[in-house]
Amino acid sequence: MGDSDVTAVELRSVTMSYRARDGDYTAVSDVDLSVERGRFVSVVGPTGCGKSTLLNAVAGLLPPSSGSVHIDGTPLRGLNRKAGYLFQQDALLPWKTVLDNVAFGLELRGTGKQERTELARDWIKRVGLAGFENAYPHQLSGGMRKRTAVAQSWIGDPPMLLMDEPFGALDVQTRQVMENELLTLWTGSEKTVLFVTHDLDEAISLSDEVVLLSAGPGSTIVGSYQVDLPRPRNLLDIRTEPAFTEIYRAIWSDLRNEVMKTYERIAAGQAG
Ligand SMILES: Nc1ncnc2c1ncn2[C@@H]1O[C@H](COP(=O)(O)OP(=O)(O)OP(=O)(O)O)[C@@H](O)[C@H]1O
Repeated sequence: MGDSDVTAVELRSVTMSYRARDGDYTAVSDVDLSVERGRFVSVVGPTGCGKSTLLNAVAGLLPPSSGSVHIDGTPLRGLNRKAGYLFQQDALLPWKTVLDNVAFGLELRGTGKQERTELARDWIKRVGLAGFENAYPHQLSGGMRKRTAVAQSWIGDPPMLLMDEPFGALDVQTRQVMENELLTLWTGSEKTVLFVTHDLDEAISLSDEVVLLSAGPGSTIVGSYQVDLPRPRNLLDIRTEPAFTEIYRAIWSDLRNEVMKTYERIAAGQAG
């Protein structure tokens, strides 16, 4: 098998700059990253280092200033249509019910009403919202909104999922329940996941691999760590296991350096 048979996402020397009033700001610089199909990979790094910027490059929302993004071996031009998205802010339409929100992506694609309604009902059940099909987003708790958003992003069966701090706004317990459910959905799905978080606990618990971005500006990848904790994982207990603590310590000693650099730059008024 050639590389393009197994590499779902490849970044080659990707640099991303923003136009700012006082000149260009290079958020990430010369990033090489390769994510094999079916892997769960998290990107961590200090605040403002460029995690979302990198994810936006993979989503095709922002073209690289230099370098290239390849999806399944093909250079990405425009939006990445192989990806589903889950962001911190959900994109539920307030005037549509849970059922219609979940079915909306299929509606845009032209799937017939009966088929999309059946699929949406099935997904609503899978994310634990049976009985709430006719509720509107404002009638839901934060966790329930997130479940709706999960159903929305999975219903189209995308081969890859791009997630940017998807559970960041939830309380700790709801968050752990949602993380567990995400892993249950992902297990056996063969989907590639690229997951951005500032939370190292969350990154390790979920992932096969954690990638560390350095402090900005001009962030680049300074470490890549395999997480070979056995699966299936029970996230409610995993954080107290010695193997988890060992991986956590190894990554944190490197992440800590980058966090300290960010603090120093913020204190010096150069970033933040
Ligand atoms: N549209 C923009 N114009 C100018 N600068 C931007 C723009 N978007 C992001 N930046 C800058 O690029 C850097 C990287 O931002 P990005 O949001 O990718 O970081 P992040 O690691 O996701 O941050 P956080 O962890 O705080 O969410 C930051 O310094 C940010 O201020």
